[in-house]
Amino acid sequence: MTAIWVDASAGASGDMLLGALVGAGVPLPVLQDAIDAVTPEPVTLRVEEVRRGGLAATRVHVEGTDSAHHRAWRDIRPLLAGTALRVFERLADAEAAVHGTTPDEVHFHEVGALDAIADVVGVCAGFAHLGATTVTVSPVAVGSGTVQTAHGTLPVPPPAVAELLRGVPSYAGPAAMETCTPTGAALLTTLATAYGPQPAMAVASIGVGAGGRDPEGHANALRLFVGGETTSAGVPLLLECNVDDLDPRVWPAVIAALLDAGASDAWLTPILMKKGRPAHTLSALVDADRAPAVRAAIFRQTSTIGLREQPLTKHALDREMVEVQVDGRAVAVKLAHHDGVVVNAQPEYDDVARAAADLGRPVADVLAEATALARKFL
Ligand SMILES: O=C([S-])c1cc(C(=O)S)c[n+]([C@@H]2O[C@H](COP(=O)(O)O)[C@@H](O)[C@H]2O)c1
Ligand code: NI
Repeated sequence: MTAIWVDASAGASGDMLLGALVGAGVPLPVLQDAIDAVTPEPVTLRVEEVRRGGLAATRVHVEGTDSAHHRAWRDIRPLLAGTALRVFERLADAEAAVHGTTPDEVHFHEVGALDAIADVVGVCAGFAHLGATTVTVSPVAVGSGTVQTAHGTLPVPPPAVAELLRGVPSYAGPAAMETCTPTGAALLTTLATAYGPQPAMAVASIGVGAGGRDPEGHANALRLFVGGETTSAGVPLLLECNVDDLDPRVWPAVIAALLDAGASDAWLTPILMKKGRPAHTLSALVDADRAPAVRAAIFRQTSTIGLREQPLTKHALDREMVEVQVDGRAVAVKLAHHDGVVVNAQPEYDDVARAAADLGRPVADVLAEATALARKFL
């Protein structure tokens, strides 16, 4: 299972994506053959190793003469199929929306040029070659300021980009220039299966695709991480919600239900919520593979209608179970090792309580005796 993560923190364009694909190991003929199959006039890809903001990057030049720079969507549509067609459909829909017309009436300017068509077809062929099952795209940096186009001066993000990135995490930056083009936005939003930071994956290759300009202050390059999907099982998560309207007598049952569902710990913290309401934060620690069951238990057992989650880094000491005898009753003791040294020795409370009941002795006495015996392991 191949996973791709696109780092669009310096923006995205068709040629940046082409460069990143080549840099990540996609053979140039894969891209060139796909382009040759659709472009009405010859278009040649040329690869150059360049630097962007001090980073080594792959620049793909799309070269050829374009006798019909401005094309209508109805002229481009018959050339395309599959994912490339979907990318251009998104471009046509976005153009139609921002210019107040219909996709059929859309007349592309720069994005209808042969190099834009080649970008779209080449990038789609490259992604198909990698055969990724997931394509996660980072929040997209769109730049800021203005840009000169065939439409005249446009604000950044240009209207087509803003339209294409509706519902997608994006932000101004990293420089006062257009960093995400309509072609880049249409490609990212068609290919993405998810948006966010790099998912858990074993990265095998990284492609750094150069943009045309090399501005001061940031590396104008898009990074493509290609690797094997790894499961997130074992990643500890903290699940939390604030609740102000649950009968407090129910909380012990809630905590028990979360532990039953696989939480490694669950607890309540009293808080003062909005409107001065006394309430509780319910917290649960859980490994990612058990999280669906614990989430379900929270929603089933409490009145919350949402919860928040964060991945955690846990430092767990090695544990070992030993046994001590209190008046002939076995009490388990948990030893914790740090760097090979026992740093903690705790009798298991349930065993202590059972032994105390069996012996007819106060729990505190049995606990003190078991603790004294346990301390001999330190
Ligand atoms: O070609 C068209 S119709 C076009 C529309 C828009 C709008 O935002 S509307 C913007 N542009 C500009 O063209 C260049 C090239 O874009 P590519 O996607 O082909 O790289 C870019 O500066 C766009 O902002 C073109
Ligand atoms: Ni336009």
